[in-house]
Amino acid sequence: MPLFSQPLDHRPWFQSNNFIIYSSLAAATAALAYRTSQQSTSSTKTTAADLLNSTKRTLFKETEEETFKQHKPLFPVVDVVKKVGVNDEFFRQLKSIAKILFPNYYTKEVFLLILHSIFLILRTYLSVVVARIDGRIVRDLVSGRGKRFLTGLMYWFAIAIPATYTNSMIRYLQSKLAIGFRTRLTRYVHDLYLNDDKTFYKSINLDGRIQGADQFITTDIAKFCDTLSSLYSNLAKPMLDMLIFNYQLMKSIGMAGTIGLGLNYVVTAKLLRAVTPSFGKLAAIEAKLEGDFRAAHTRLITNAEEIAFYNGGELEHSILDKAYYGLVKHINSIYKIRINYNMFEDFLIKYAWSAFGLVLCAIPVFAPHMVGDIAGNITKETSEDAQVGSRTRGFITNKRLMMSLADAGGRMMYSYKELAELAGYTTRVYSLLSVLHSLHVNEFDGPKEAIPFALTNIQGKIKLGEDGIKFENVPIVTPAPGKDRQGELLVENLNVHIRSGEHMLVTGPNGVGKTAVARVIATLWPTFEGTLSRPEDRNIFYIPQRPYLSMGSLRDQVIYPHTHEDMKKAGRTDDELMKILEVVRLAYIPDREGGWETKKEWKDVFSGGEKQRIGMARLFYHHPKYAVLDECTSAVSTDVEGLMYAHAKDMGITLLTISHRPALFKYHQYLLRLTGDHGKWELEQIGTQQQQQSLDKEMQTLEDKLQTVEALKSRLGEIDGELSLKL
Ligand SMILES: Nc1ncnc2c1ncn2[C@@H]1O[C@H](COP(=O)(O)OP(=O)(O)OP(=O)(O)O)[C@@H](O)[C@H]1O
Repeated sequence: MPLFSQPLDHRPWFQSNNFIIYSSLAAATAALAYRTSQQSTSSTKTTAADLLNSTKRTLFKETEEETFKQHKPLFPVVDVVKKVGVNDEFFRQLKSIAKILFPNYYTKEVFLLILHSIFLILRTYLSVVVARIDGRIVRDLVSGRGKRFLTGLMYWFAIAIPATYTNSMIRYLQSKLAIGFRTRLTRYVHDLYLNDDKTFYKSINLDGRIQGADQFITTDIAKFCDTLSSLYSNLAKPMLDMLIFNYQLMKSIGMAGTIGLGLNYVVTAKLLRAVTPSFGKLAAIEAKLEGDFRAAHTRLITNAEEIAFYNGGELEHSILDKAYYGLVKHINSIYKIRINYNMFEDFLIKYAWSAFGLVLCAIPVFAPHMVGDIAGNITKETSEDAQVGSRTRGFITNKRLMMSLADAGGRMMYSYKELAELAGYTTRVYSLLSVLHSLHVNEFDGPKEAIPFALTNIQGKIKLGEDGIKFENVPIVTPAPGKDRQGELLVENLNVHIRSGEHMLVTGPNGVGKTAVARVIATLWPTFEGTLSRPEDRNIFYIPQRPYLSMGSLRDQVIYPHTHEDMKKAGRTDDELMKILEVVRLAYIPDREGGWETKKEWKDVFSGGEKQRIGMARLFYHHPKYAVLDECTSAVSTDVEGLMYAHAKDMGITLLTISHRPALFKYHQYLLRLTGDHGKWELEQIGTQQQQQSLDKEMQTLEDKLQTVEALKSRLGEIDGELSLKL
């Protein structure tokens, strides 16, 4: 007997098996929801910093290096843009990403997925029950059986409770799954992006394959996760629905009807596939344009003051407008493409399918010999009223099943569009992961042949742990990202040894490669040839040309990149910090700003000179063995600059200073002069005749300036005299 024509289970719903299933599911999901709410309430009581620390501990457990090694072969870099679409490459990429989303069977996401699937099955089952109750109610209404009609209504309301619970749980679990995926992916990407080998720097400066990593990490990953989890319910449920409803219908409309339905799906899928535009590629382009627009805004925020000084608002306005209109033009073209596609899709799924469905529903009525049981049921009824009632019930049940089927089929077909969009986001996420993986192991984009100074041909050696900085035949070369590019030689084979206590000054014209030397020491730029020996990271500290002020409190500015926690662990105190600020002549800052805990946008608070003094304060706080100071006191007055250099030397820090200021010569023993003449360089001991000449030259310049002051003073006196005469 077909399921939908069986008499209903007359036990109250709460005594049925459904109730037991529901109770356990409700308990499991309630536990899940309780845990989530507990987490969120406890977090509201803590401070943001506590939250940051606790998040680090719980959510952000670092990905093991071994995991990256295992995953590397899964993420070869491919020319993704050419291959966007629902194809083998898409499924391969999705499979690779799935290794990150589901690292093993015992994760929360697997549990969520199972729970989600159970609710999806339940919803399908409930739809069948609803179809049966609906059929019964209408039959009783048509036959005028009031008591049965009321009983039917009672069941209708009873089923509404689990049905609504199921629906809201499906939505809840779908969102939980999406955020779970996002957390896993974001954590993985952060671990790959911000690690000891500074992949974030490489991806921005040594590689051009990822443009605007921020957009990839903040938006594209989120869209990918949302689409993936919604696609699961949009595909899994209708597939299940179709299986169950087809089975139900087969019993009522017979084999011929079912074959007809099956053929209908195949034809529809083929037609839709043939007319579907490449939504994946369009979605990938849209994501890129969104990224460009966002990057233009970020640049404006970062450089607001400089732009305002230059009165550059108008130009920036046009740049932003251009980025926006580029995006909108693309989105509009997608909308236009969608008009025809949606018309075709709607015609096929809503109208053609409904007509076909009505024909199938008519089979048991007009051609009962083509179906088995249901026709038997109808003909066995004796009175005409009963026959009408039975037909009505059969029709309503079939129609509802057919409608659910059409809905399920429609959703599956609509999902194809979503699948195509998912292919676009998958491409973006995959390309981010594959490029980061390749940069993590220093595989750069570049020419295949072994061309000198190409990023694919790095031959130099780096020895860490030396007491000193030693260049042996190391050329300083600009990195040149790109398939057929090689770097430009700035400094020819450098042979220099800076021993502990032997301070060195690097000088030379603008753009000659002074900072480039610091970049090579810091391993930001590759050592293309020769050998570089240097201390471990913890023994060497860099202060760059542009001062960087981090997010956080005043204390965080001085101790960067330490956290307050690190500082306490190291047994350091605020009193010590105060003494450091006295050395750099910034002792007035904590009082003026309201204490160490004050949080501000510090880059807008400090003056240029103050920012640089904070940089020196960091050096004194960290007290490394070696320091590379890159024009980091250019905005500080010479007297305070001198004090800071003397203090650094007293602390036993060996200095490698990059500067144009002859006033700094006296704090160093060696002078490395980069001449800019085909990469030539000279090393000399400070105190030589040449250096003396350089100092004499500076003295001469100062004396010349002083003479101008005298002339200006006498002119001022003259003007004063003239003015007093007139008055
Ligand atoms: N990421 C990069 N990629 C390619 N070339 C670069 C990059 N960064 C800097 N350069 C180039 O390398 C050269 C050396 O730059 P560097 O910053 O070392 O100059 P510098 O000697 O410190 O100059 P200044 O005295 O003006 O600070 C310059 O011509 C610069 O344009």
